Amino acid sequence: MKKLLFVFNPNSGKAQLKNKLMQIVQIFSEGGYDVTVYPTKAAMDGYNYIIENGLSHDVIVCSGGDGTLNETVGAVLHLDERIPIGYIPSGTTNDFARSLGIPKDMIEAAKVIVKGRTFNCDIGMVDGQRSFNYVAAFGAFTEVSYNTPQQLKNVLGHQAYIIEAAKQFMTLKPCYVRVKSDIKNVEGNFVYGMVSNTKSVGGMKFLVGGSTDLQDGLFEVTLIREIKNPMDLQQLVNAFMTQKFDETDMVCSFKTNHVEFESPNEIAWTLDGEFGGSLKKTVFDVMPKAVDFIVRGKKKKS
Ligand SMILES: Nc1ncnc2c1ncn2[C@@H]1O[C@H](COP(=O)(O)OP(=O)(O)OP(=O)(O)O)[C@@H](O)[C@H]1O
Repeated sequence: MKKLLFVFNPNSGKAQLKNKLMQIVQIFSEGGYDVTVYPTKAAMDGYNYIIENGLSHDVIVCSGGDGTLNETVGAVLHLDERIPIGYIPSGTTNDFARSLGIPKDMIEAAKVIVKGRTFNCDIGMVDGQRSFNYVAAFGAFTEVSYNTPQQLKNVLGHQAYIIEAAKQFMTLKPCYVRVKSDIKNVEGNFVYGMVSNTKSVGGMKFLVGGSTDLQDGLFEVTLIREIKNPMDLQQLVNAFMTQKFDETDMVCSFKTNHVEFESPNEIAWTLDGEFGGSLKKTVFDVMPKAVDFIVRGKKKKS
């Protein structure tokens, strides 16, 4: 019988998984899997459990927010087998699940794991040590700042929502950063910077300029310069609205598979939304098609 390991964070999001757990396990069982269920007890518990017990499973499924998915991918990368990863999102924003086309509905997401196909996805690596699935960012852009404009979106409409979000960048403290890559070298005071492989961040699609291909071996680098006056803010809003990042000095955006950030002061990074350490120098590399996520679509006949 095929073996499925199901690791979940019982505290993630609004803890809705509890009401659906039985049904999800049943879907896996009816899909022909022998299921092992492991609720995580603390940060890194899921990571350690998968490292110790993940081998020889046909599928490793996790449920939780971006942090739980980050731990799961990090652990699977350390296993000697390439085991497909299923994901049932239960966090607050679930940007990456949306980028992968994984359903928001937990039951539907479980069905995808049983019936879906694998998708070879690029994964980011920080200083050759820690992986991230879809975004490494600096600039104290907290969940509150992410979510406030998100809630306002429906009330205000797209344009006003972008203006609100752009205003949030004015509240951030700029830091001086030197950014080096094969494609571009830039330096200056930036309020926000990110290395990403996603179609949205914090629910915001406009933050990621241009098209994103999750398996092209390249991540998007997006840097937002310090906003010194209302004209700068206007330029930033225009860039977000038109998505023409090339036409403004306020945003610097390019694709690369390797980029280095250096600053005289420590930069606090978040990796997939969780604190990732404060560093003066950070190197990001893309690991092309490093993991297999199970996504919507028909399985190939073997
Ligand atoms: N039982 C637990 N108690 C406390 N923390 C946990 C537990 N299980 C996992 N964690 C840690 O909590 C962090 C956040 O969890 P997770 O990303 O699953 O949910 P979330 O914060 O609700 O989601 P999101 O950030 O997408 O809103 C993870 O990095 C994980 O290591």
